Amino acid sequence: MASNKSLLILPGDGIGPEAMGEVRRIVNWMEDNRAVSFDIDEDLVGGSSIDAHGIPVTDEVVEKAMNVDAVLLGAVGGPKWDNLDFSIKPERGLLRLRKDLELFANLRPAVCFDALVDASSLKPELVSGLDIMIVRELTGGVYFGEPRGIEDLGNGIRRGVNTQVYTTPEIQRVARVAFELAKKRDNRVCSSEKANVMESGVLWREEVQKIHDTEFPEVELSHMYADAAAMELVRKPKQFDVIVTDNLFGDILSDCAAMLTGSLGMLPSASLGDVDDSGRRKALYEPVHGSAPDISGKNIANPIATILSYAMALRYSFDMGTEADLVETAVQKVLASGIRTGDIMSAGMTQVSTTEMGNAIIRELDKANG
Ligand SMILES: NC(=O)C1=CN([C@@H]2O[C@H](COP(=O)(O)OP(=O)(O)OC[C@H]3O[C@@H](n4cnc5c(N)ncnc54)[C@H](O)[C@@H]3O)[C@@H](O)[C@H]2O)C=CC1
Ligand SMILES: CC(C)CC(=O)C(=O)O
Ligand SMILES: [Mg+2]
Repeated sequence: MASNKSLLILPGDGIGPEAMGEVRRIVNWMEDNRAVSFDIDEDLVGGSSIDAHGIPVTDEVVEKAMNVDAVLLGAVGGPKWDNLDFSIKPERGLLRLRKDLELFANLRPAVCFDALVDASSLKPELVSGLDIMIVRELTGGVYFGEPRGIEDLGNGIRRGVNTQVYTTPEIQRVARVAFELAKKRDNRVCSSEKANVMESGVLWREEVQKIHDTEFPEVELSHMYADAAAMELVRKPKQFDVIVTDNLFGDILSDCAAMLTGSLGMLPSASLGDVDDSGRRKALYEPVHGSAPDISGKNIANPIATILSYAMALRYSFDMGTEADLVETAVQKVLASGIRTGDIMSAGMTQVSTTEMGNAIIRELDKANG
């Protein structure tokens, strides 16, 4: 069927291609059963691109990513490429995509499915009903700031340097995304930084407060130091609705939030740019987890984070809320039926492989579709 909706799939490394294989099957299911058709292209990123081209992402792939409606990415990295120069490590491929596409807002929803309350590392009453949205700034901060590098100071002494840097527009635009999201949720934003010790944190706090006071006074705003936020996430996570924070703290706080939901294998994400004049918004969808070299090649990884990232693409890039709901409900039903990959396994449940988890989700989609 002809379609003008385009999707670039970049499976990447390690468990990325394994989880993405299950997404491909759901994409095919959508085409066969819901007439949801995309022009799909697939290419290399990360270590797989280094092996083929010597660099973690080619200009051609960046160009393709710029011109599609959405990119779906698996994960990058692995021990094979760990000792390469920083400029060509697999992770640089992903960082370049985020930067060149200006995907400044990374939405990382941490939702605890009812069936997984017992899989969380916290007590059931602390995570039951948990629904947090972490909005992580994604194109600034210490992952991109200059100067950076490792210098030789002589006498066997070296110095490693990275620079945390934010401008006011960078803070303001991600703050707006957080406030807009909060308005559709529980109307609360907690902004997190280290304003007690970092000037960039002071600027962050002032600018978020300014955007609140001038544009979103109806949203409840609080500020919390990032170390305290990490502590509060494991002490009383349900106090949070939307958390907005910088690139580094968002990376750390979202891995922490992932465990509240049962596993890093459960958390999807959407990385969004600004809406352009034609109403289009560049977007990349990827799980929060990495390439998990310790379990890759064994068909045991949990594909749900990648599958839910595809559901986010349906919702945010293609305005297909009904289809996104179908996927999310299928995942919920599979979990409720006791089917588990190893990372979310608990007593009395049925442990399955990556492929079997995909099969189970497709069976639920079939049932829902009549
Ligand atoms: N967005 C990306 O592509 C990311 C890439 N990485 C890269 O991935 C590589 C490994 O990094 P790690 O720190 O080990 O983080 P990781 O997220 O790959 O793995 C951390 C732990 O969680 C488990 N895990 C992760 N995803 C899982 C899933 N879907 N199912 C079951 N278990 C899962 C792994 O087995 C491992 O024990 C590194 O090269 C790192 O730079 C790390 C984070 C994000
Ligand atoms: C570039 C990535 C490997 C950094 C990361 O851990 C993440 O974005 O979650
Ligand atoms: Mg991370």
